[in-house]
Amino acid sequence: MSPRFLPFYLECRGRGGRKQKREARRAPPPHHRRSGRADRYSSCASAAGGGATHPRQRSGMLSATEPLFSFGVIADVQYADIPDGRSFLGVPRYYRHSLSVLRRAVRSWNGAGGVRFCVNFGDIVDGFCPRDRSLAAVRAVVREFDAFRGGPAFHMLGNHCLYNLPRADLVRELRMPGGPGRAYYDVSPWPGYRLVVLDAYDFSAVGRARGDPVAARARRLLDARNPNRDKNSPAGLDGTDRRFVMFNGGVGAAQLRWLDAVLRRAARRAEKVVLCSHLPLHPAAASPTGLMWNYDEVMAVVRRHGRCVVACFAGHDHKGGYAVDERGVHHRTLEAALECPPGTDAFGRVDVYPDRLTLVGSDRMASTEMMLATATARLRSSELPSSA
Ligand SMILES: Nc1ccn([C@@H]2O[C@H](COP(=O)(O)OP(=O)(O)OC[C@H](O)CO)[C@@H](O)[C@H]2O)c(=O)n1
Repeated sequence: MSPRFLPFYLECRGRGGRKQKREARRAPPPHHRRSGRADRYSSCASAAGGGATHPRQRSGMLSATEPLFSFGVIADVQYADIPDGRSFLGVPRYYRHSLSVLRRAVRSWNGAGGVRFCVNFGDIVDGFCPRDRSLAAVRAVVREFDAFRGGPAFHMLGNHCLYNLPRADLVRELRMPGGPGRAYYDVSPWPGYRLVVLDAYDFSAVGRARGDPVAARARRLLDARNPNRDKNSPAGLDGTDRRFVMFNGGVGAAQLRWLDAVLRRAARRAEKVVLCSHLPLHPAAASPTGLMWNYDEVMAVVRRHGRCVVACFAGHDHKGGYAVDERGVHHRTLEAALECPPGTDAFGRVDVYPDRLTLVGSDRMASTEMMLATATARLRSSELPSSA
């Protein structure tokens, strides 16, 4: 990253701050395939709370054919009680139907058995929702999640959430466990596993008053990196520089330090970490206009802690994507619920096995088999220099 980019972050660079050469595979690899519906497995009532074994796990034995536990995923619901419309680029958006997609997702997770929590990847309400109805829209979405019986729902902020609602109100309404006003947090939803949720708009011009010092720094960054008068436009920007648009954001210095500490602790405990962010963290897993501003700084922190991070999931780039980076970390950008024409779906269930994560997608969400590096490779990797 150029030195003029984010002096704000320099204190967090440390080792691993050098620019990395990436050789990621472009989606979709052979095992990334469209599949049948998520609920094709035999249905089984889900026990509320975190029992010790997965209902599909025979007699509590760890088996490569039986998941340890599962979690539900859905992205970019962008609900609004308004007529259907289109994105800036003309892609149809079904603002009311997206709530039905969420309802079917919850029904599917409840019916699948073993789904212990679910993750909502942000953009909960659309920016076109009238401001005075945005809180009601968020509450309507939360009500749908409340029907999930398997365990907690973990939410994150997207740009659309912040167009109409104050961050502090969103953190409260979405019951984020990081404390008042803080939209990043980590939880261990299953022994040996950790879910880390990032706030991708911590450093951003979105959702902050013009006079806010963070917004002022973000605007200076956009002025430096995006010559367009309309800072939402990536016109004229090339490659990953296209990410420098106003509807994106980044992880701030304090959050980077927090992430470093969380991953250090997770690596020490030999936990497997799933990293969740509204904005994608790998250029091969998303369009460049959807990437987090400082995805490389976040991934430098990830690399510092060996292979404790096994997968990064994101939303935002509605068509979805998938790549595996040079360290074997899976990057899966999830297809948007908002873009499902009536009667179609985009949600998934991630089955967690000792050796892999299997995303079982509903029709518009592709299924993805993500093999984890072996324990030996994980150990070796933690000995690699952070820039390897
Ligand atoms: N070229 C563009 C693109 C967008 N805008 C305006 O920016 C705002 C956000 O755009 P939107 O497409 O609604 O953002 P999403 O978060 O739903 O999707 C992100 C992309 O899929 C990332 O790849 C909105 O006001 C647009 O009109 C723009 O002005 N110029």
